[in-house]
Amino acid sequence: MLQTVDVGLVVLDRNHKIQLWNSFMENHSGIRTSQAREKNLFTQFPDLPEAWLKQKIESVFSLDSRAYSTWEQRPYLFKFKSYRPLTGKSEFMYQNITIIPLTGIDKSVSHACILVYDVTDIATSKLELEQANQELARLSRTDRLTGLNNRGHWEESLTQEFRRCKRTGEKSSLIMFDIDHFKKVNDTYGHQAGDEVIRVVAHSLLQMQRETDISGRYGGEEFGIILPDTGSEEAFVMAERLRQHIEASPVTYEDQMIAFTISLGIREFDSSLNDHTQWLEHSDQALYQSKRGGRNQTTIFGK
Ligand SMILES: Nc1nc2c(ncn2[C@@H]2O[C@H](COP(=O)(O)OP(=O)(O)OP(=O)(O)O)[C@@H](O)[C@H]2O)c(=O)[nH]1
Repeated sequence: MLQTVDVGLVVLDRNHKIQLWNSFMENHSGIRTSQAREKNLFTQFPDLPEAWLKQKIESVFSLDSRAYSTWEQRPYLFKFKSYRPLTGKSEFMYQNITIIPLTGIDKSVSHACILVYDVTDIATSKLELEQANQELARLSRTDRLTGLNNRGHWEESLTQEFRRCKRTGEKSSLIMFDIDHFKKVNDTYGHQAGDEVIRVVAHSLLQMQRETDISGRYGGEEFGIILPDTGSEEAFVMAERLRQHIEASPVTYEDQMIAFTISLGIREFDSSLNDHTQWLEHSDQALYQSKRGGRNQTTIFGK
């Protein structure tokens, strides 16, 4: 039974010499029982984590109690290939390990038995599930059309930035901007063309922002950029660079050139702001001042 069970069994004596090596171990390692018997485990398998395993085995001998290791702590002990015909998603066999004490007639621990469980199926499905969950979480934060942060997630970042600035008193600016006469773009070139314009704006934004800036699609054709450690004058430079770039880069959609502009508003954080909503409102007010002033321009709140 020990030979045929679908679990690896390795019995070691006090000196780590192999006393039992079952067929599971034979099949997966390619080392026959006759080759393994009486050999030192660590000589036979130089890749084993020797210090770690010796400590585990020692605790089994000295405490007369079991020791465990799960695939999450250490994916495998023996590097065996995975032969899972169905999943085939892992190159190696994930293993859970249990080491149990074996007592002799005098009741003292004479041997330690390493049990090797193949948990490749469980491990790969759990890892796949985690990946799927991560992907879902990413999707729930992302705007479908542009790949930018969506409004919910972006506003959460703005709330956090507001709290951070309140606490530390550090500089930070918020830019809100909106595509000018966007309704006309849709009416003249169609909704698909409008979507393409929104995508191109998002792309330009991602190219021009700093790595630490956080941009999001706030509404249909309205966007927001959080610029940590940035005062309003520096934010103005960034805003103008973006505005000029967009003005100079018409979008080509189905052989039609669509020229368009954006209007921007900036509000630098200051401690008189009550909450992130007021920060947003002030940026919006600056943005609408840009609209009233003739569009295709940037306004700093209060200037
Ligand atoms: N193609 C497309 N259009 C959108 C999307 N979201 C909102 N819109 C359109 O954007 C337009 C916004 O128009 P308005 O808010 O009147 O503003 P505007 O025409 O840009 O004019 P100003 O902002 O005053 O310069 C509306 O026609 C919306 O239907 C979208 O995801 N795709």
